[in-house]
Amino acid sequence: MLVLSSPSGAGKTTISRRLLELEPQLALSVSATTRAKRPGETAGVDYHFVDPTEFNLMINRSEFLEYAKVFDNYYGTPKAQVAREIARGRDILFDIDWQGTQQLAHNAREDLVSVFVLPPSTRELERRLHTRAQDSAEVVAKRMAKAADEMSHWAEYDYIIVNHDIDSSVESVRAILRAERLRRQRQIGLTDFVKGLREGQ
Ligand SMILES: Nc1nc2c(ncn2[C@@H]2O[C@H](COP(=O)(O)OP(=O)(O)O)[C@@H](O)[C@H]2O)c(=O)[nH]1
Ligand SMILES: Nc1ncnc2c1ncn2[C@@H]1O[C@H](COP(=O)(O)OP(=O)(O)O)[C@@H](O)[C@H]1O
Repeated sequence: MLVLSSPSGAGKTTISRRLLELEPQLALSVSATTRAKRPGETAGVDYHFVDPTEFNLMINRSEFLEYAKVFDNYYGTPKAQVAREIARGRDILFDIDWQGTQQLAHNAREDLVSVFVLPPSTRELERRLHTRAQDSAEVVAKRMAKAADEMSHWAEYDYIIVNHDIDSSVESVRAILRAERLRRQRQIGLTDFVKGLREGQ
């Protein structure tokens, strides 16, 4: 389970989309949210857009692996898709905030790799939020005001990437993914493989 978090506008969605194109063994966990769809977003691909009543029903039916309130909306990770991807042997990418990351770490620390994406500067963060041009001035101001709060959680993450250049940030996440896949405990069947080698096979 690979988690990418960042203050809004630092670039995690852009990094995630590129990663998914380049890494066929990686699947995105599609969250449910009560926030409105942005231009360019597709329902069921970027998010499952649901109303607050439906979100509450999902909570009551225990359908979430984790959920949290971020800004003025609710966001949650549906369990079913994650279970399906794990059963297929794929890795899963989560674009979730620090609250969700803490909940996943609490339940499955060994299976979790977390990456926090920082902007190169506050000015650049604000510029990116404006150039994305998909939120109202009021929403941008709210997201800027929350950025310092969100960034205070950087030290809870395994890896930190300062997103200067998009290509090198994507390559950095790919390097993390590659190294983490090589970890001894993640290589299934290794004990038998080495046993065979020692027996001369
Ligand atoms: N805990 C949690 N956070 C989520 C989930 N989905 C999205 N988020 C976070 O909610 C925040 C707002 O997301 P969004 O409205 O798409 O704006 P963005 O940060 O500009 O991409 C981001 O920090 C996301 O990482 C989820 O399922 N659970
Ligand atoms: N390294 C980068 N350099 C310049 N612009 C970037 C970079 N990474 C992302 N952006 C731009 O910044 C804006 C916010 O990025 P986005 O991926 O939506 O952020 P987040 O998902 O963290 O809120 C988008 O317009 C995106 O194209």
